[in-house]
Amino acid sequence: MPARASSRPRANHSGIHHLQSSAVLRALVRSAAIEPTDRVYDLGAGPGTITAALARTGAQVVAVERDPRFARELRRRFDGDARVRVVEADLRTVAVPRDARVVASIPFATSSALVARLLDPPGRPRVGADLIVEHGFARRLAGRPRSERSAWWAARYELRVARTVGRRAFAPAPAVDAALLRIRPREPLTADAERRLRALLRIVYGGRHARAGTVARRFAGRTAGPALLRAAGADPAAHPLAVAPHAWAAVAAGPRP
Ligand SMILES: C[S@@+](CC[C@H](N)C(=O)[O-])C[C@H]1O[C@@H](n2cnc3c(N)ncnc32)[C@H](O)[C@@H]1O
Repeated sequence: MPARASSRPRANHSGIHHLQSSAVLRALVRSAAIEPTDRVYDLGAGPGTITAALARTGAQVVAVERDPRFARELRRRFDGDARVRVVEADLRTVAVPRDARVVASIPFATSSALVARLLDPPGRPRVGADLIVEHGFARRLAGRPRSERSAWWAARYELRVARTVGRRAFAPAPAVDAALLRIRPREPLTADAERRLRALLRIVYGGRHARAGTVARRFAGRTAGPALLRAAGADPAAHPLAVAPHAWAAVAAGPRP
């Protein structure tokens, strides 16, 4: 949406790029598949373009915005709309319940902090998030993890680039393209399995073993370890770093009863 209110913060280096493409907005809301019973967080809501589209689904929407001028504009725009609550807060610290959806076009500079906040906590995974983020960031996250931490995220969540969002979808256009990053929970693990997964990933990313099967045997037994890897589509002879994190989650979970 192009800037209109004179009190609105101007484009600057803090990453204020408003989504102006209605096709991308529709794709974002469709990807999220919001139900009227959902509670949805729009983080970095700006003038409320995404908030309004989410509210039209009938869901309860929490619009989080740190800038007081945008927060004021949001309160004005959604005054009397019982579906929308405006929270003036920092998206890096505001509480986002696990059973709430997150659907947002976020400032690129906050991407790492936000994703870490959403995906780090152990226990029941959150219900899902659909985020417009910098394209390179989305690709790195959806690709093969390069660290123990990103492997932990990928083991517990499906991370997928749903579509590229060209820079011209925003006003003003950012320097680089963006992407719609789709985050969905995988099957939850027990607390014990999560602890094993943490220990297992520490070993994998510590780089001490040359074969995945060696690590799997250590955690799930001589026969079951490699069998669990194979059942998850991984080769026990492969290098441990070549094994997809969800296959390590299967090893940590152990044989199904
Ligand atoms: C990239 S713009 C997107 C605005 C809106 N989502 C849209 O697509 O039109 C980012 C918005 O996040 C806000 N913002 C920046 N840093 C923030 C933070 N740490 N917490 C909450 N909001 C923030 C900015 O004020 C701006 O309104």
